[in-house]
Amino acid sequence: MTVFIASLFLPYTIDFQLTEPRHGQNASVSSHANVDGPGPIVGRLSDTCFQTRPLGCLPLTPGATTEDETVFKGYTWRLTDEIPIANDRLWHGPSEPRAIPWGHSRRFNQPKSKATDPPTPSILSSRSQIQGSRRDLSLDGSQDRWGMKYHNSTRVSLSNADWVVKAAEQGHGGLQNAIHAAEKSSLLKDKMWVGTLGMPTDSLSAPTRTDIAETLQDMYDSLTVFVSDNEFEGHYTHFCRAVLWPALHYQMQESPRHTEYDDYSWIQYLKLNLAFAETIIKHWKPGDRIWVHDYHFLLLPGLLRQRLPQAEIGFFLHTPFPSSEIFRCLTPREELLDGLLGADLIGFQTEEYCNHFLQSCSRLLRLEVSANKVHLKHQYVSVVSSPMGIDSLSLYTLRQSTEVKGWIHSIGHKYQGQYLIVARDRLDAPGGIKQKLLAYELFLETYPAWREQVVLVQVMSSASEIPELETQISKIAMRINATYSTITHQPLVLVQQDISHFQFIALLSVAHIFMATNLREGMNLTSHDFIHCQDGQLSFHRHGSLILSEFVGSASIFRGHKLLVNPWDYKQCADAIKSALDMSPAERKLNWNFLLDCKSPYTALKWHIRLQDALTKAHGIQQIRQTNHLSPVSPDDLKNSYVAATARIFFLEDGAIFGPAFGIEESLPSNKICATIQALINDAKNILYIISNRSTEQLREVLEKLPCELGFITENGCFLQEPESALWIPFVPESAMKWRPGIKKIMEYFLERTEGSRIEERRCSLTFHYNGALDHEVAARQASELADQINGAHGRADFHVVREATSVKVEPPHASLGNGKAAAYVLDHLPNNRYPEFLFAAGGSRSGETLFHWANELAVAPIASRFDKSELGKILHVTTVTTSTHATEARSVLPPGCSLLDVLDELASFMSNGEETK
Ligand SMILES: O=P(O)(O)OC[C@H]1O[C@H](O[C@H]2O[C@H](CO)[C@@H](O)[C@H](O)[C@H]2O)[C@H](O)[C@@H](O)[C@@H]1O
Repeated sequence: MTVFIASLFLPYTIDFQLTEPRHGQNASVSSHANVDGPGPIVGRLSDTCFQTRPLGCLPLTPGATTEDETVFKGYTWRLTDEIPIANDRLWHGPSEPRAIPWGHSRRFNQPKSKATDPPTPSILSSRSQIQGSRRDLSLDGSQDRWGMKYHNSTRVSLSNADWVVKAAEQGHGGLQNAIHAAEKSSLLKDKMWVGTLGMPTDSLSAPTRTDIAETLQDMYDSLTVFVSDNEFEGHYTHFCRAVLWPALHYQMQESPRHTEYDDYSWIQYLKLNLAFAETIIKHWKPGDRIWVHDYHFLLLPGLLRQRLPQAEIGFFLHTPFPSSEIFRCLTPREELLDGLLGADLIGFQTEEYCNHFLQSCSRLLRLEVSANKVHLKHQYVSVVSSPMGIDSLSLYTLRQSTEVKGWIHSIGHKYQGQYLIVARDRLDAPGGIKQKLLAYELFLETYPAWREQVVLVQVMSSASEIPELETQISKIAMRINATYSTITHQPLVLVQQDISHFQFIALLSVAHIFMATNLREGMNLTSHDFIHCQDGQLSFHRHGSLILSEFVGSASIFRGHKLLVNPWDYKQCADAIKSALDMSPAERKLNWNFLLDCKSPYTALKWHIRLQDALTKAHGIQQIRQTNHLSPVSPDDLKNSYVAATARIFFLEDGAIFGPAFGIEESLPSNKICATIQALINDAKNILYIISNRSTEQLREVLEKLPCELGFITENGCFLQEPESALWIPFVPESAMKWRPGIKKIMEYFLERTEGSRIEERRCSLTFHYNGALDHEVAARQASELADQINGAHGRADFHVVREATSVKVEPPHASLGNGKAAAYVLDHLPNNRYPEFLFAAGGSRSGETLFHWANELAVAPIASRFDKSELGKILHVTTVTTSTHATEARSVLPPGCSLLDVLDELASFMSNGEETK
């Protein structure tokens, strides 16, 4: 079985050998590249389409006053700083962030992008304008928009260039570490990365592309997806980074490039997703598994599902999934959700993101959702929270390297006697650098005694152009250094370029405080790296403090941590710095141990294992649950186990046995049904429960005709009435219904404004029905608005909203409800000598699913501990049968041409001694 791992950037890229060969280069593969051979178009491109790797120093911090910061070196400073290719056991790449502007590598010789500016909106433009908008990335002919310098002398001919495969600068470090950890542990044997090269490829000739693709496929388990530079820029720069990324991080904004109506970037997003789908479909074989990673591919699961209906598809979102209030602002919101729902399993970093996603499906697609699934017409999509972690073993090995030790020595030496606060973030709004600097400024202002003892080293990497933010940050940095520097001390070092992984790990090792105060972030694995780097094994300093934003995924792992902060609350952040500095070694050690304990269940490997298992289960269930895959109940098997059993129990859903109209339109059970039920009950070995969504009162009215030896479970498992008892046992305490008055008010508001609607009140639920509405369309819109308001209501965790065709129902959350729970109680309270060997559960409504789930589990672990030893070993024959066609956990359907009544009638005809009564 091959596991395809779709991630926008492959872990590998290509470095063209256009300059003198570099010493120490760990070239794994070298090939004679056939780049843009002679020809009319190629000739035009040949001297402008490559830029060579520039070498540069880091720009100094605005307002820098000391030489201290020159200890940091840019990413390209030393060749030994290069990230090695993950082909040995010692590999550990940067967890994050790796924000490198696409097409602007600082270390590799790669083609320049040939992408044109976004096409001018077609409604306003002519073709000539579009042609005229071709962008020249070299702004003044010698400098691009990221300030990368290249001179005419470095523009080289593209023919005869060799290339080598290198570890990529971009991409998912955390994911790559996890995959590597799984391979090391032999948990992943046959994988195939699917991704782009992370560089513009328009300039490459077809033979060069083929060469590269073949090399990567044969030697690096990688399928290369080639898309045009325009498509890539549209997808990544203009849609992913400018629209999706901000929205997912609660920064809903208009793309700066979308100054007029145009959906070109959305089209490019779709095209790139299609290109990935095509590549995977071409290589997929039955039994293979597909994992799709991150927000770059929200459409990919759906595109794959259309063509590979039986494929095992998992999706993991590494970023946050925002509140549905934010998500609903995205224009293609339905398409994005639909695309995701092509997966069998969707994984998120935290429970909160799962809930936001489920709410979005409920509100925007009007789908029924439950705690961990979305119900589609013929299937379920499972939703799990599985926090990502790091591979601490390879991090440990990396920390032993001479490079890291060397950097620990130089940085430690430079900052000796000072307290080092370290931070590394993307230079974008969610990164929160601006807010952090303001908090730091407030700290210096409020606590003067610390001014000359503390240095904040803020590393910032940038993948996109955000000049206003950059200017603001520079201004604040300048102000801090101008106000608080002395001749010998500079309180802020702004490293305005990413530094090598070795340097950064060294920084984490010598830091006293690590500040991860992002405004939003999917997880933040750097804080996990920091905890390990503070074990004191390599530097004298240990048990440093972590100041962590409450808005990053990691905060859900470190719940209860003393230094969780709201990054917008500058005073709280300033005080957190002070508290961290004031802490005694014993306190710091206590906190550090707490953090280490909290994170130990969340390693890269465990993340991998959890998701693999969850996908196996979700896909397996998916296959079983599709009713067209279910086999009909075998009358012979059923009869044999029925006859052999000394005690039997039946759970029958009212709609399945009495018909869907039962209890609604005065439709009472027919005499035939009553006779069959009576016949079953007459057999002393049988116990029967009727399960209903209706209220106890409604049932009482219509069931007068039925024998009193029946038991009842009503209101979706809220109440139980044992046979021959008048008592109703409640399963949901009054205290769990506190939401009721508030929700009722909201419903009444909509009732007044929706003609023909009504509210149905039951003990455990409130339902707003609009099947009788005069204007159905208006009523449906009102119902959506109602569901929105209820979902946004206070105490959301206390109730569950179910959207159905013409109703909105609010009930206690599924965890505290369900027919399965009541049925389990029944079984647990049976007299010892009646433990059943035959259990028959039949139903067709969604709420019947918890009963099937419970009964199927029982078939695996049948005997509860409270039963006599003599009961142990009895085989429980469980039959779960559905009468509907929706996706189900039932294991069988009715035999063709048979109704449930026919099946029960047949059983009732056997007397306890196994003889037929008729
Ligand atoms: O910048 P992109 O290429 O668009 O990719 C986004 C980031 O992806 C990775 O970070 C995400 O996954 C991490 C691990 O699950 C998670 O901790 C983080 O919060 C997510 O944003 C990658 O590590 C970053 O370098 C990328 O920028």
